[in-house]
Amino acid sequence: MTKILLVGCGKMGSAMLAGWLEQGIAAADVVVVEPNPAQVPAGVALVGAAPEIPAAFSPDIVILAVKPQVMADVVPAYARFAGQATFLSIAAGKPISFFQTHLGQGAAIVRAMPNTPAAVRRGITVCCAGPGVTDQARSSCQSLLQAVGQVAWIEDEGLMDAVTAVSGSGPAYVFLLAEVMAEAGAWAGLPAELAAQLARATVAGAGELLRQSNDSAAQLRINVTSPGGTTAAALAVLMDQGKGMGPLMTDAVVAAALRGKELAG
Ligand SMILES: NC(=O)C1=CN([C@@H]2O[C@H](COP(=O)(O)OP(=O)(O)OC[C@H]3O[C@@H](n4cnc5c(N)ncnc54)[C@H](O)[C@@H]3O)[C@@H](O)[C@H]2O)C=CC1
Ligand SMILES: O=C(O)[C@@H]1CCC=N1
Repeated sequence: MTKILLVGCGKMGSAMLAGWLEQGIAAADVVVVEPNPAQVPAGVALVGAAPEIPAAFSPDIVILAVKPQVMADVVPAYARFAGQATFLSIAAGKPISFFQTHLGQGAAIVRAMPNTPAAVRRGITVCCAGPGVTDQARSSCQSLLQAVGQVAWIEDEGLMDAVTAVSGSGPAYVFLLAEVMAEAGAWAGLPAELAAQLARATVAGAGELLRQSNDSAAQLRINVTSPGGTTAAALAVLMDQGKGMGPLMTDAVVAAALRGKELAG
């Protein structure tokens, strides 16, 4: 079985770990390095720092899941695994060349961008393989990530900041939608608890319908919209070409992608 070393078990690392364990990946095949153990499930080998990794543990995949801002301090301690393991970074912004600098030019590096729905095996991860990555290593990464959702590979690393802005950060946009729908419902007179229940169930139900349906998102929207009805009145506001959701989302995605570029160094 593939041996996994997970470096950083915060919000994203723990979401992936939860998905793997639920999917039947053996806890015995995982070692977690995490100085703050609160989010690490019982039964998984946990160490606080790289020197404490058991000498007998030889990982096939080292997942780098710490914040981009601390990556340069954290990564060199794992250079000893270069040559035997593939490094799978999930950090926003950090390019493959950054890891080659810190781990050696020959290190096998996959840059990936997952998202937190991995915790319920509904994630999507986009991967880009560096030059040292063998077909076998690529296939091991594919299997691991596929256990927690969909996987797509791209050749052009330059697209990763845009990927991050759409699917990496995207769950936050959807949760915000649920938040503001609830607030709007309360503003319209609903009890706050009922408004929150309606917003949550509607976002989750619409998401599930989108997942299961063969129709496009646009068609599913049209299916809700009776001519001259209530939805059309709302969409006239939300689809305003100047200040509706379209231009607002474009601004948001551009801002996220720019931030990714800033985190590169
Ligand atoms: N949160 C998200 O939705 C997503 C995050 N990412 C990426 O995942 C990475 C982690 O992000 P989050 O999980 O959100 O952050 P987080 O702050 O929740 O998790 C980072 C974890 O790293 C641990 N850590 C710090 N120093 C360490 C060290 N020396 N060794 C081992 N662990 C150490 C921290 O204690 C923390 O638990 C980032 O690079 C981020 O760009 C990627 C996709 C989505
Ligand atoms: O906000 C961030 O920087 C990370 C990357 C994508 C989602 N969370």
